[in-house]
Amino acid sequence: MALYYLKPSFEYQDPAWRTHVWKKGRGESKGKKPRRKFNFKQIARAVKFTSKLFGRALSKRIKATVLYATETGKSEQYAKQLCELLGHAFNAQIYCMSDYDISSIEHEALLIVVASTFGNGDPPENGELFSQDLYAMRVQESGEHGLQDSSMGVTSSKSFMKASSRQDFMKLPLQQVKKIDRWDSLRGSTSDTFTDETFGPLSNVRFAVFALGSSAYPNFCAFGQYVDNILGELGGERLLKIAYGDEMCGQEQSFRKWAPEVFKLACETFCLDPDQSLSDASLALQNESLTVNTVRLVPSVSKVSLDSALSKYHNKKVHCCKIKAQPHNLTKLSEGAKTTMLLEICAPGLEYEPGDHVGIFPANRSPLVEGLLGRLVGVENPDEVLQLQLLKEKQTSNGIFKCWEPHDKIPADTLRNLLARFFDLTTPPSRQLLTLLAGFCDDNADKERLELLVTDSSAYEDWRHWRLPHLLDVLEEFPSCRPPASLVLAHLTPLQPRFYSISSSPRRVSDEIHLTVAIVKYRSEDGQGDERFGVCSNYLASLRSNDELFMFVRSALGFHLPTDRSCPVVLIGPGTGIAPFRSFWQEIQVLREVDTTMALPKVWLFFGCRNRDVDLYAEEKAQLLQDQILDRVFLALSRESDIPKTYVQDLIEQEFDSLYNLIVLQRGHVYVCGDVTMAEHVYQTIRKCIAGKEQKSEAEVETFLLTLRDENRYHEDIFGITLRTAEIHTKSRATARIRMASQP
Ligand SMILES: Cc1cc2nc3c(=O)[nH]c(=O)nc-3n(C[C@H](O)[C@H](O)[C@H](O)COP(=O)(O)O)c2cc1C
Repeated sequence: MALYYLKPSFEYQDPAWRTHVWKKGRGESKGKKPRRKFNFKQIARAVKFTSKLFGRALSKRIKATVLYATETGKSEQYAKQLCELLGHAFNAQIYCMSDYDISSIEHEALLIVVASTFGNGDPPENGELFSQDLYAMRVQESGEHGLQDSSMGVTSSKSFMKASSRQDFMKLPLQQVKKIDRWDSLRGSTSDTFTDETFGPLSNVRFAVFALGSSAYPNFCAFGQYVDNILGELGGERLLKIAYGDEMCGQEQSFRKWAPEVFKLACETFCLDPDQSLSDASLALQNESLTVNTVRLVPSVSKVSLDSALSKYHNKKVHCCKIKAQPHNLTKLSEGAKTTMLLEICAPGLEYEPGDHVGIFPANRSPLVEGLLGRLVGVENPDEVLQLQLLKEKQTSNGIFKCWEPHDKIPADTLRNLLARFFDLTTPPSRQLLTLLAGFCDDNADKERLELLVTDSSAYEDWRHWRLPHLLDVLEEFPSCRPPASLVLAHLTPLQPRFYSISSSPRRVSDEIHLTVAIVKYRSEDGQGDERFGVCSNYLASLRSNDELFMFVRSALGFHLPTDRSCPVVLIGPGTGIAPFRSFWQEIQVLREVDTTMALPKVWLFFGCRNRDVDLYAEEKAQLLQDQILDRVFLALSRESDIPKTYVQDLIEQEFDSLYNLIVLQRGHVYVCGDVTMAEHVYQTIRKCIAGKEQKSEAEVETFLLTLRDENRYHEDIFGITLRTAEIHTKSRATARIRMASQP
């Protein structure tokens, strides 16, 4: 029997053949009008008509576009939640910036952007193109309308972003931050350059931006800030002032506060009533649909290879390579105490250029995985292949139906492999995950303490930053908590690839990739607590000859050697910042071997480390000096007992007369690789030295350095700041807290 509903309906209804109670004497007309009978054609026509009406009703909804750019997945996660929320009143669509057609932007009604910042104030890779497109629109607009520009004559989106972020308000003391009220900032840039009356190509677009970043970095949320500014300058109407999600303090909390606000304002602006059911928008952001009744793990037979599973999970082509030999100790420290190693990987067929990166898919440490297997319930055999399934509501023109569907990304695999390879088990659990855990505590005291962490954001942040607890730690801290494996998996975030600069040239070591890896170990609680292990570096350290390694190459276009081989090159990279420079000098060695008459570039290398025991590639560098591949090598030692503390920027200052000649007069290239704090010190030192040398104002030198970036002569490759960097961490936490507290 076919069952048709002749009107659009959102109600869930049991199938009629199960619940319908037939009236007695059915079929007897008892003098009433005979019931109308429909033939199949009529019913089919009615169904078609109804679904058309339904489709039209949806299409009449105002379109809302959510754009995200992400490197490690957080922005994507937030953008998806936002899209779901907006879907209660709008025709909401979500795009990664790299998939978005910029020519549609003028036709948007509501545009919401969620984007993080990477490198040293740069967009994530998948936001790069959008950033350039927006900048091109801006240049065209300022050309057409003769708008006055404060960006100091810079000519690329990259330097424009740097210019605005260097002047941005995060640098001002908090009291001086101009509070932007919705009504005085509806249109235009938040800087003073453009007036509020600017009407541009986006004058029909309402927008809002949520910028993710970390206040441990000097260019805090620079990309989100840049997008917000340009959308305003192009005439877009700001629904709400830009919101910041600071990884150092309350990122998730800020998002949960901001998203319902944006939703409410958007509904008001477009005179819409959100769904009746959505009385509290913030509820829609809870992962409430994930419960023991809607998530399950079931046996499966369809296991695929790990490289295919990782490729699907991360939306990237992942290659399976092999380790050539056990990692070499690059220091003079004993094998057990070694801190940095050289890893040689057989990678036939993987193409790359010196300066490029590889993304490595690590595995979680086995004590962590085994510990969790002992604590999660609901799975008897951790080596049985299982599939995570979700009970989904399907909206069809016939109403809503529920059915179990495999998770769209998480592959079928054993629980042991899923925990080891696919989930981030070491980042301190989010408050959402703690909410879940609180529901599975047998002991009330455990439950109450967990609930306190969930509800009191400063207690949570203090606990998270002090203890740096991973998931197993939390379960050990709350011993009565025994959550089901299925639900925990559904809440965990993906284990992301870790990026390393390649330390070899493909022309020197064909079919191989070499990496210089620092082994990360640190202790929580200001160095007094439990030992913590960096996921990827310790995994790499444990690999032996012939072991498999899953990876992909990421091009670093902005960090390649100059095409003009005669340009001088200044390399600045303390610690593992030296990694890409080994690929450069190998490349120059090959050039020399191929053509002995070829004029090679002057190469100066500034390296820094604590003491001579950890002077990486010391012998190799000495040989390169002898062979005149490197012209000068400088060593800055910061903890050697017989000499004063010296950092690379100190040596740059000492040598600046000659460096000025290389960089400015001979139009050389500067390459800086390492952590962001060092990169900032180097930048400021060069700026100060040029100002002194040329007697120029700060603004003029800033313009000169931005021009160096535009000409692709100042290159940076920046590592992330991790929670282990205690000093940065404590300082940034303090500022982040003040900023949080000062927000309304
Ligand atoms: C290598 C690296 C560089 C970063 N650079 C910046 C930066 O310049 N400014 C900033 O505010 N945040 C910076 N961050 C922090 C990220 O923006 C932050 O972790 C964010 O939550 C990531 O969001 P996503 O997962 O959507 O990419 C950096 C993080 C890493 C790992």
